[in-house]
Amino acid sequence: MMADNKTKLRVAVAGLGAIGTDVVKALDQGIEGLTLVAVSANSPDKHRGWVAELQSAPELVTIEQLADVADIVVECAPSKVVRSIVAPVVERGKTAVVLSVGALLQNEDLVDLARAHGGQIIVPTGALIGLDAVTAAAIGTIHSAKLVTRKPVAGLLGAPHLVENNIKIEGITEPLRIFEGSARDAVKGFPANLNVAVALSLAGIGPDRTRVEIWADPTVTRNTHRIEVDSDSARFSMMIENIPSENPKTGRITALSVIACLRKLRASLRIGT
Ligand SMILES: NC(=O)C1=CN([C@@H]2O[C@H](COP(=O)(O)OP(=O)(O)OC[C@H]3O[C@@H](n4cnc5c(N)ncnc54)[C@H](O)[C@@H]3O)[C@@H](O)[C@H]2O)C=CC1
Ligand SMILES: O=C([O-])CC(=O)C(=O)O
Repeated sequence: MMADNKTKLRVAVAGLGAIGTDVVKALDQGIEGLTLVAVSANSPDKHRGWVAELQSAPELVTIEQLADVADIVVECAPSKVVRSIVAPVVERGKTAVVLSVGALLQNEDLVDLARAHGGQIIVPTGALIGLDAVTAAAIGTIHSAKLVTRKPVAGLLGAPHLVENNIKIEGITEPLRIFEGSARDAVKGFPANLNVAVALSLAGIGPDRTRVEIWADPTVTRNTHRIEVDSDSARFSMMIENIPSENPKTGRITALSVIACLRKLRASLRIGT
């Protein structure tokens, strides 16, 4: 990172939706060692008012400009723009925090780019649970890793897998398994829903060996993720039941996970892997 311990790292946020807005507000309220310098939005005029009232008065710039003005860029945007946000950051040896993790599978060279230039890509635990244990187990041998996701119908509508296979979930009265396969295929079919599957796979045994089940479940109101891991050090299963944010596809805890991740960057006491 560019700054030394006494200098604040400059942070920018790309995308002012459910996650980005909360992250911007938290940065504005103050996170140890960090300062908010810029934000980027698809419709800047919609955000000019409240952004101008922030204490830190960040600049509103395009996603391509973020890497020039910040040391850390937090991507909270749709997966299709991840490359445009992350490539210039890591090419400058800076840090990108990536939420649209699924996009990393279509852009695997971004990690190579970061390696070549001394940059870093950070994937927070986000909507999931237990990536501390998965990364630890992966130092040894993980035999199997599985994710079972259940979402209310509203959190899944419009997913390409449903549209392409003509799977109708509106009006179902019982849980319906709508996908079973690898994490790689899960995120192709559900790009706005299954970032967590890719995060689990990158922490553990990769997108082809990580198994995923997705259920449309009219009996739940929360986005529910259960991970099951068997390894030579431990066997564990963990479940998280996320209250949806104003974006029904996204759990409220996701923004909090990003804020916790940013706090860890310069905190005097750091808990967890
Ligand atoms: N890793 C994880 O655990 C999770 C990841 N996500 C992912 O995080 C991303 C953000 O999620 P949300 O905030 O819920 O989405 P959202 O749809 O509420 O917000 C995305 C924002 O990005 C803006 N945007 C679009 N194109 C842009 C551009 N070219 N420049 C600047 N801004 C642009 C949109 O206008 C929108 O305001 C999504 O890709 C989502 O799938 C969501 C939940 C959990
Ligand atoms: O449950 C959530 O908050 C969203 C989600 O699964 C994802 O994007 O991976």
